[in-house]
Amino acid sequence: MAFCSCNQFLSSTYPFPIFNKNSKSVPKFLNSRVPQSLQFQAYMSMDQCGVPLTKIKIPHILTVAGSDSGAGAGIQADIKACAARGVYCSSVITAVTAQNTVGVQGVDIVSEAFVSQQLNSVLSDMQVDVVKTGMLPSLGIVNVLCQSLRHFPVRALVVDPVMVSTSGDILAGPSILSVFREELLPMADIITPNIKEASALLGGVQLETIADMCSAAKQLHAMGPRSVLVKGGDLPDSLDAVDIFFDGKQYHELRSSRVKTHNTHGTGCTLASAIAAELAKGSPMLRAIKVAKRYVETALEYGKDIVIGNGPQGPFDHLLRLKRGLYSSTKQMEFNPSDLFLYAVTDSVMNERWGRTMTDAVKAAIEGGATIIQLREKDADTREFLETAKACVEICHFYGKPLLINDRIDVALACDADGVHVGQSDMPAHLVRTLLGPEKIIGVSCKTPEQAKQAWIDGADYIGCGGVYPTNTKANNVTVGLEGLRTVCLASNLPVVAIGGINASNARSVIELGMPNLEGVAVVSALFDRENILSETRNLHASLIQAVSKVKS
Ligand SMILES: Nc1ncnc2c1ncn2[C@@H]1O[C@H](COP(=O)(O)OP(=O)(O)O)[C@@H](O)[C@H]1O
Ligand SMILES: Cc1ncc(COP(=O)(O)O)c(N)n1
Ligand SMILES: [Mg+2]
Repeated sequence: MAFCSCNQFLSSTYPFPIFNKNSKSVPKFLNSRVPQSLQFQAYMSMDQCGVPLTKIKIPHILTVAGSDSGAGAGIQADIKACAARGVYCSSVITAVTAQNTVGVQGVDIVSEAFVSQQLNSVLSDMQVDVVKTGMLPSLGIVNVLCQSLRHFPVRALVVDPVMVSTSGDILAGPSILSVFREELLPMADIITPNIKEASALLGGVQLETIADMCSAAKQLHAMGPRSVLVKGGDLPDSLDAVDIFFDGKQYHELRSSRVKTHNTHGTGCTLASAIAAELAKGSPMLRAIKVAKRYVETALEYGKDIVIGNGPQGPFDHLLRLKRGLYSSTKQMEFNPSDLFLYAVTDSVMNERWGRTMTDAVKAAIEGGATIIQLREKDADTREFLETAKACVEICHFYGKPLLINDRIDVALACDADGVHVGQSDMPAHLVRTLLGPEKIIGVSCKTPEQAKQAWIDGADYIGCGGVYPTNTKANNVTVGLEGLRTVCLASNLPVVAIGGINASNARSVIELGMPNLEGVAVVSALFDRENILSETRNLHASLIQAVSKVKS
């Protein structure tokens, strides 16, 4: 590998340098006795704190807008929409509004000098890709924004010409219209007026039909923006939500079903931010608008019946998460290592052999003393598995026991299980953690100390180690034996559950290993390939209790 000089390195990564050229901290840890090339290797691979330096450029939106204290629209909606669409969002605040679901009770405009200072802070330093504007309440603010954009050009400018809130309150008066038309609109890649705003920009023409929207889009385009989206959320008598996009040559009618809800406060801000987000990711304009519109529709549908505030226009749920947990009988279980004590892993083939349903088997295991359940389905079709999983989540939560899903992250998410258990050939645990979030329980099968260390680094909660004894439940499974189990326990920062051929007669030898982080045993056949699950589980539970008390004494 060849190494480059500091300046070459900077220019090779431009426009996304990993450090600031002027940073005074750079030379601090450069050791003059180390050859130049190695200094740069060290410099490029980690910072002063030993944190690896990576060069990932994150798409970055700057929103220049007003704050909505109710957080349904304005800056707050923009930041949530950008978070939901996976881009970074910085914010320059132009006004602070006292606002709720009833309306706007007050507006405090930020001075143009301070808006200018905020713009300078962000644009001079933070590699903004796309600027999105919302409430621009004074002529002076529009002027300083235009100056900043000329001084710090960005890849795209999305102008949402916010003038009136959904509640009908004025957010920017007619005084800004001239500077809007003459200065800001010609710089925009797209402007996104709603019907009232399009009408105001055009001097008060009435817009009532789709044909009116097309004609308005064309006239607005003549004012200089590269493209125009006239939004029809408020189009009278329209069963669908219809927007008109005009790119200077062609009209596109973008139609989606109209979500029946009062929770539409902030749809305009959200749409414009989502368009900016897609542009920053590299989408062409029409595609960006289509994705953004579908995102708004999905978020409206998801949040259509949430209740926040008593006014006529509620906020919706940008992150599509507020309702999670409402459908399960109890909330997400907190993981406790002692849950691993008697870990029951189901098997539907065994259930069929003994003529019982999965839910009956799970219920019997819990009543017999199982402390956690893992649903393991190798062959069932997904829909059937999901239905079974949902029913088992209900049962487990009724008894206050966690339910994990083997391998299938999608099923775990869909049934809101407490977590998943993955093997070495399944999805890596760090990706599982990314998909499931910080609360869910993640277990990883490990046979070696290296795998155990990796599971810890990857953010797993526990390790399943085996096969301790030979077993028929898993084909071609290497038996690690008690010695292998001990090695993994010694190497692991995580609690461990032993698995593989364990039953009431040999469980004792496992527990008697006396490893402090060995929390319990996991069993399949010893419980589920038996006539009476309840009594088998009770027996195993009793053996475990006995073994533990012997180890302690
Ligand atoms: N009830 C709804 N169902 C689906 N989409 C909607 C609904 N209301 C508005 N939209 C869409 O949300 C976006 C914002 O439009 P609109 O509400 O007209 O803007 P504004 O919030 O600026 O008044 C548009 O794409 C519009 O079609
Ligand atoms: C601070 C602020 N900015 C913009 C809007 C527009 O809201 P909507 O998107 O519902 O038209 C608002 N109500 N408040
Ligand atoms: Mg609206």
